[in-house]
Amino acid sequence: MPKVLVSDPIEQVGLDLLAQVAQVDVKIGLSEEELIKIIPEYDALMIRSGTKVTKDVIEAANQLKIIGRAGVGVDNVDVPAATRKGIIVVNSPEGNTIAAAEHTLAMMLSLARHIPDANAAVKAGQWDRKRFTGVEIYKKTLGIIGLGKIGSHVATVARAMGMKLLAYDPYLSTERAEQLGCRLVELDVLFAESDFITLHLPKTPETQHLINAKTIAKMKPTARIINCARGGIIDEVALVEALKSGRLAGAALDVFENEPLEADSPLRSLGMEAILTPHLGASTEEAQVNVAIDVAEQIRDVLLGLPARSAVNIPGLRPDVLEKLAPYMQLAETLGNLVGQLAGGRVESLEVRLQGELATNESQPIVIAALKGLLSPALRERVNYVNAGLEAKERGIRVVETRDESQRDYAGSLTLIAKSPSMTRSVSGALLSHNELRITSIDDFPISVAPTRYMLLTLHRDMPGIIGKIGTQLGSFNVNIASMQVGRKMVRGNAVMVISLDDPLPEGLLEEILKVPGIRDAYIVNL
Ligand SMILES: NC(=O)c1ccc[n+]([C@@H]2O[C@H](COP(=O)([O-])OP(=O)(O)OC[C@H]3O[C@@H](n4cnc5c(N)ncnc54)[C@H](O)[C@@H]3O)[C@@H](O)[C@H]2O)c1
Ligand SMILES: O=C(O)CC[C@@H](O)C(=O)O
Repeated sequence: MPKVLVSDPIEQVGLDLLAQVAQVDVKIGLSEEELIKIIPEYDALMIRSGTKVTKDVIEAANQLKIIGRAGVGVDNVDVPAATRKGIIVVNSPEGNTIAAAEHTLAMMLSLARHIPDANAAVKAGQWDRKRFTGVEIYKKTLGIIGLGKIGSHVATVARAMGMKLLAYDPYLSTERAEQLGCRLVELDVLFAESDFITLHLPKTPETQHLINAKTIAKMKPTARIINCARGGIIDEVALVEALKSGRLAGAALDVFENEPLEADSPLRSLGMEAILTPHLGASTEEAQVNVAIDVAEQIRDVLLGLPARSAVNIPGLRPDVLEKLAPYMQLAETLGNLVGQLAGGRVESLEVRLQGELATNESQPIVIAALKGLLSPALRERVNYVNAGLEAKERGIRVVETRDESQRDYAGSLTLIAKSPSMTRSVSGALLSHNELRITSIDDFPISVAPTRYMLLTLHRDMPGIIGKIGTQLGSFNVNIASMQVGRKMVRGNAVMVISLDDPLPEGLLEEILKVPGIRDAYIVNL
């Protein structure tokens, strides 16, 4: 019988499901060393947010087939390390959506009416009504940052309670926001006009400290902020300072830069302007049952040799189909990610052009992989091979598939054309021998570049000296160039330059590159 290790508290219903097909060992509170020691015995690992599945844990996991995260965020799992080892990582992208949205609404009302402090005062024997005079939320403006699953439910309920809704989400269509009764605005407008601001976006390098001293200065002093998304999106030092100085009226936090919150965190010394809960967003009986069943079923299926339905890293296809299509799916996902980053987010349509042998194959997995790649800068681990089509539809992205069976330079090739309100971007790619991925054109400029983790792309005028200038700038910031290529259609016309880098581009360098005469546009691409 296979063995499953459950290392965080999981609802019994999930454990019962697993016990039908496996020996289930529940061991809560293991240290990393303890986990590394016992993980080689196990075929599956089921966790919540408590267990950190590090690279070292994965390296030791020689039998492991699947890691199941009973929740959404897989930020406590080294997913690339798991993928490299062929370990499937699954999550439950929707099981706790309602729980997290309702916790947010409870936090907003608690902030408006000082419920936690009023309750504590009454229990301490006091009867002070004046101190706890609150504000109404009716007719107030709620600014929602991140209008995905949780943000959308918050919007629906808040609208029914009479709030005016603003939203900022660079990856969402205006149409979808309007359906939810939200006016899609730029961040500065949301900061300036909102009475309440609620965060429902992933934590990424781009969203780290999105709320900081500078952005807080753009908010009304009467504004209140709620974070039930991820710690680190708010700079806690700046927040404490703003609350203490009266620059901001209140904050309700469910998530923190370090969890558990340090015993001496200055947040703990704040008065009734701050409400703190210990990452309870998903802690309802219903959500815990949902996520336990969702993830236990997937672990059971994988142990029985069936595909998983919400795999974050490996698609749930029959092994024979997967073997044939996997390299093209990887190509489609990489090109989707690239074109999404170049098109700047608000993509309204994606054309998937299948050429050569690709045009004669089953196309659905390729289209889905392209959409997964396109949406991954916005949705990170929440988009998978199962929900990518639906997510794209809900975001108002129209997908058009075209086929051309004639072969040109490669056995099979793929072109993705993404249209946003302000631009159209196209990328093509193919597989070389040994299924090596190649980007073969960008905006119809021919190139032949292997996709790498860090890339810099420029659109520029083909003129003497320009390549040298960019190289010098990268050198002066100590960034090492791995390879460089220029694609052009005519001498001294427009051109594209693709530079693969060994290191991420440091802050400020892109602005410098954009100042170089002849550079029309430049992009940092992380694949
Ligand atoms: N407190 C909890 O217990 C709890 C429970 C569940 C989820 N969460 C967290 O809540 C957050 C939202 O979850 P969800 O299920 O709604 O995710 P989702 O993927 O459905 O929605 C996230 C939205 O954020 C948008 N987004 C991405 N980058 C952005 C940016 N830079 N600026 C503005 N918007 C951006 C995306 O386009 C997307 O619409 C996640 O961080 C998740 O980890 C917390
Ligand atoms: O397991 C939990 O309670 C955390 C849940 C939440 O943060 C998630 O990402 O799903």
